[in-house]
Amino acid sequence: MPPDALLDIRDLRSGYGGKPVLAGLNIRVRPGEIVAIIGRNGVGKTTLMKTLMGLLPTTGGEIAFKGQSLNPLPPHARARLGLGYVPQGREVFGRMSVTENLETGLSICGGRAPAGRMDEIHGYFPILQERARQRAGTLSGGQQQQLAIGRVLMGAPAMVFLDEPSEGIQPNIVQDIARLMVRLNAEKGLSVLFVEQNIDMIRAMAQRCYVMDKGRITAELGPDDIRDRAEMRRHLAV
Ligand SMILES: Nc1ncnc2c1ncn2[C@@H]1O[C@H](COP(=O)(O)OP(=O)(O)OP(=O)(O)O)[C@@H](O)[C@H]1O
Repeated sequence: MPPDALLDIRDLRSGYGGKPVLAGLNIRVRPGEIVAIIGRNGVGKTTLMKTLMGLLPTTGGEIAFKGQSLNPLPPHARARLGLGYVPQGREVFGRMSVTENLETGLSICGGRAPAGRMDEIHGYFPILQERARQRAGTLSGGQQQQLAIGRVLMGAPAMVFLDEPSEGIQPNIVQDIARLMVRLNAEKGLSVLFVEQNIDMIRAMAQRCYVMDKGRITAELGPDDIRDRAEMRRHLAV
């Protein structure tokens, strides 16, 4: 692995049963980077996230994180190494309170947060303190997304994977969440790999982008490309 890579994905393959989806994919994320994966529906973006977390088996290639191979590790061991995952649709526990949801994020540090962790999360997401006792299922989509992100941050990950964080969220809240991720990146050095189709969220968050098609990376975009709306639209409609 090159010395500057936090996450190094080489020739990654996976799929469902006998059906291949990821067809030899290469991605590299450096420490402190925010990188987007873009591409139209069905190209395998969610499959990539699940494979990175160990929720789907790898059928070929290598995933290395902090210089260590993740391939043999189950999901909880990957989380313990410092990976957080916010799935598409957020998957908060609807009948549990906001605080109880946050506490479930502690399981990777033995169920007990270092002093001040909850306060820190509340500092980034004041709504989670205001709604502490409310059932998570009654929150708006944007609030649930903040809760899902807050929950993974309880485990103090070095890197988070976000699967379509803008989905079903109104535009002003999308911008708030993007700004928060940029702040977490700047203040805590949090690295982020996120799947997204919302051009405004990509532009507000991503330092680099990979374009995905049919289970492969077909292009890599830098800051100038990301600022170019027409260029981004072209890639999002691949
Ligand atoms: N559980 C599953 N079993 C079998 N095939 C699946 C399963 N989940 C997804 N697929 C298939 O794998 C391919 C990639 O799906 P995936 O959800 O990874 O794409 P995506 O790029 O995330 O799309 P979207 O933007 O719609 O979420 C699709 O052809 C999809 O039908």
